[in-house]
Amino acid sequence: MTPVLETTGLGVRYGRTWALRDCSLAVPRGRVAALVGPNGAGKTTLMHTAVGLLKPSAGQVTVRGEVAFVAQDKPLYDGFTVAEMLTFGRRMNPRWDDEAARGRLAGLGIPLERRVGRLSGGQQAQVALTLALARHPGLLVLDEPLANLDPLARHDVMRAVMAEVAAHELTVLLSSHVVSDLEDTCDWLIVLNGGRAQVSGDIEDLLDGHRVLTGPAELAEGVAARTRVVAAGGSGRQTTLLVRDRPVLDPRWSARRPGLDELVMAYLRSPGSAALPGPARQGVGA
Ligand SMILES: Nc1ncnc2c1ncn2[C@@H]1O[C@H](COP(=O)(O)OP(=O)(O)OP(=O)(O)O)[C@@H](O)[C@H]1O
Repeated sequence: MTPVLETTGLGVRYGRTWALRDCSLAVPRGRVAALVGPNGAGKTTLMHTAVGLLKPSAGQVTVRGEVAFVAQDKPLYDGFTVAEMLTFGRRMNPRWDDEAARGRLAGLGIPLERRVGRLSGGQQAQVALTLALARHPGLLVLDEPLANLDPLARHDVMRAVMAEVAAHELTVLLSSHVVSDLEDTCDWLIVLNGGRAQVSGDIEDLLDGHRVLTGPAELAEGVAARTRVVAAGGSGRQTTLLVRDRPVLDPRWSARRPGLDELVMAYLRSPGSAALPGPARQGVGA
């Protein structure tokens, strides 16, 4: 399927610092993609480049359709009322869906006459999301939409995003540091590390395609010779390996499917490993 967001060999630099380098990834239509990675990995830079706020220094970024962006520091004007923000949105966007926006805000109990600066953090996040959704974008880009929100507000924001994905043909890219927030809602995973895409793929396929092996340390070398080890851990006589594929093993090993958090952590600990589509990129350095 044609991706809604695609980068090929994308490089972005600030002065002499490359924030993204040779970054290639794709998000297919209708997917909710989690963008994860450590501080400084290039997540915000990737999002800013996808929405046109930054220009590539190398390579390409392609977005098919309209894009709406909710920034980390929500660009809401504190002195404006919610109603004024709606008026502003309507004037600026020909595809604006005022009825849907007002319906959402009413459903959330957010008063239109309230100044934005007087709303709670969770309400401000919901207003920013409402303004983005009212434009009926093809791609919605959310930079840490759940930061600073309490668990209930986090749940509400994710539920709102999922409802929109179900109702319209929406593709979402959202960044977060909390992988457990993403487990129930995202179906695509992008791991950025040091400005490069380390993982890009369907979450179920990725989890199915990896195994956590536990077994005697002296057998670890033999496994490593036959399969691609992403990360190794454990202590003393027991070794734990996160491997790609589902190797046929000595019965002294136990094998299970990894959790999303485990998979992400294994790749982040092992920057030389990669799980990317395309034969040339599979298992780089693993
Ligand atoms: N305006 C800027 N000028 C110079 N360097 C920058 C600028 N913005 C970001 N960088 C650098 O680019 C790299 C990527 O930063 P970016 O903000 O994209 O990472 P991030 O993954 O979003 O991080 P975080 O999780 O901390 O928000 C970092 O090394 C950062 O120091």
